[in-house]
Amino acid sequence: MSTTPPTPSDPTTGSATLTPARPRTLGSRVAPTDRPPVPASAAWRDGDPVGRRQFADLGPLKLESGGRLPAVRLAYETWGELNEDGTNAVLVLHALTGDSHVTGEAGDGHPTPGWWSSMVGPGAPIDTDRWFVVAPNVLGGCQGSTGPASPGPDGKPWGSRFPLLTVRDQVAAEIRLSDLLGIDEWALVIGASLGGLRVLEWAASAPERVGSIAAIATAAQTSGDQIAGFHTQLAAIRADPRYRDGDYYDAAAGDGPHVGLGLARQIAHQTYRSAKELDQRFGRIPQGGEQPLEGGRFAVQSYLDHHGDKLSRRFDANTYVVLTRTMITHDLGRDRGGVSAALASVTARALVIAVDSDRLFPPAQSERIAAGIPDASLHTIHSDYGHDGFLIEEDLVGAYVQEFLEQGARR
Ligand SMILES: CC(=O)SCCNC(=O)CCNC(=O)[C@H](O)C(C)(C)COP(=O)(O)OP(=O)(O)OC[C@H]1O[C@@H](n2cnc3c(N)ncnc32)[C@H](O)[C@@H]1OP(=O)(O)O
Ligand SMILES: N[C@@H](CCO)C(=O)O
Repeated sequence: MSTTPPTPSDPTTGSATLTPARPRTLGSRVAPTDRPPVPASAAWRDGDPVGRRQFADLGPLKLESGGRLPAVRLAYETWGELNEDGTNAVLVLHALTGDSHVTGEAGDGHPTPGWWSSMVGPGAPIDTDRWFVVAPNVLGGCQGSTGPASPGPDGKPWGSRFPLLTVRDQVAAEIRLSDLLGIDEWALVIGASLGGLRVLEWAASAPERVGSIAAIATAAQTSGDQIAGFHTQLAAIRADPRYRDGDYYDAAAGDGPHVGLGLARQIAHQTYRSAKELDQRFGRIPQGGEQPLEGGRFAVQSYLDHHGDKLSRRFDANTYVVLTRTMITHDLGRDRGGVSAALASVTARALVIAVDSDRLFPPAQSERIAAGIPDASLHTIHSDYGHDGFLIEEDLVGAYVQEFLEQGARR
């Protein structure tokens, strides 16, 4: 175990301070947007904001719950070139509200930044001059993959009829995508949070197809505390009368369940950041000119309002529910003799990364993963940003990933 990154950007500590990753607007009021709240119709189903997604039609899929999806499609993006012997493929798996757009690098005239832009690209820790990188939108998602907003067998959106998915189903679809792309073995499968759940599931479901894994801020089995937090988020969405039990796609624009989804995001976002950060960054500062004693908000309230509102404009509530339920049911040990046996069966070389201030996926869960996988190394990053550290501390995460990839190449 180490707490010092191999190629630290901060050679003195290798740790983050509360210096913002990007300019903050602490204390400022957010300008109202002219975009309406998430439309009830599924705008997220169509179009391609970055103009470079590809789509794989993977046929029917039998689900772990006993259900069946008659037609599965995954949206995905790729960067770099697959080498002749197919040994340089890296699979990047996004978290709950991410998508296939990991990085803007593509040389395709669409330099839209992605959610892990400093991690993936030419010269980046996952160097696309060397590695062929594939990133699918998860099954159940709302960014081009089959999900509850997709047409069901009768051509109407699935809505409430969408079957229960598990992380295992999501990985089964990703295995099909690998078949289609002609990738027999991934040099690396990497992801954080919900992406990390799938990383572990990949290593247990298809060990012969995974050379190494990087599981970041994640767990082999979600805990009672996590299930409780996820439950309240689902309750917030379901309590929104505009959710209509999941059948809201025909409602007029602006009449979708944006209030419930925004509230779920607020509950979640508090778990994505540390108490220390929220206290030091916002403390008891009032928002702009608002007076809390006159019913106004503190800045931290405004901050959560903003994140809730922002997600509700870009994400589908049903997908949020479907994916959250996959986290609730996640158990690597199910039907495998328990978590310890499942972890012991992993043959991939494993890099496990925790964030020390993560209150959603606490470091103890990473320690359990690393202790259980035969060939694993654990690194705990010091960051005050909490769970979102995996997104914000790209230098620290990237240094470990780069070193891990180089070690593998030297073997
Ligand atoms: C793999 C994946 O997970 S992909 C999904 C990742 N993306 C997301 O989760 C989207 C939500 N965004 C985030 O969670 C974060 O922005 C991160 C993790 C991506 C980056 O974190 P940071 O750079 O620390 O951003 P931070 O948490 O400060 O949020 C910044 C936003 O809060 C707003 N904000 C800050 N203070 C306030 C305030 N007092 N009142 C209202 N809004 C505020 C900023 O204006 C900024 O708005 P913008 O994002 O619309 O430009
Ligand atoms: N901000 C991340 C946190 C969940 O891991 C997301 O929304 O996907």
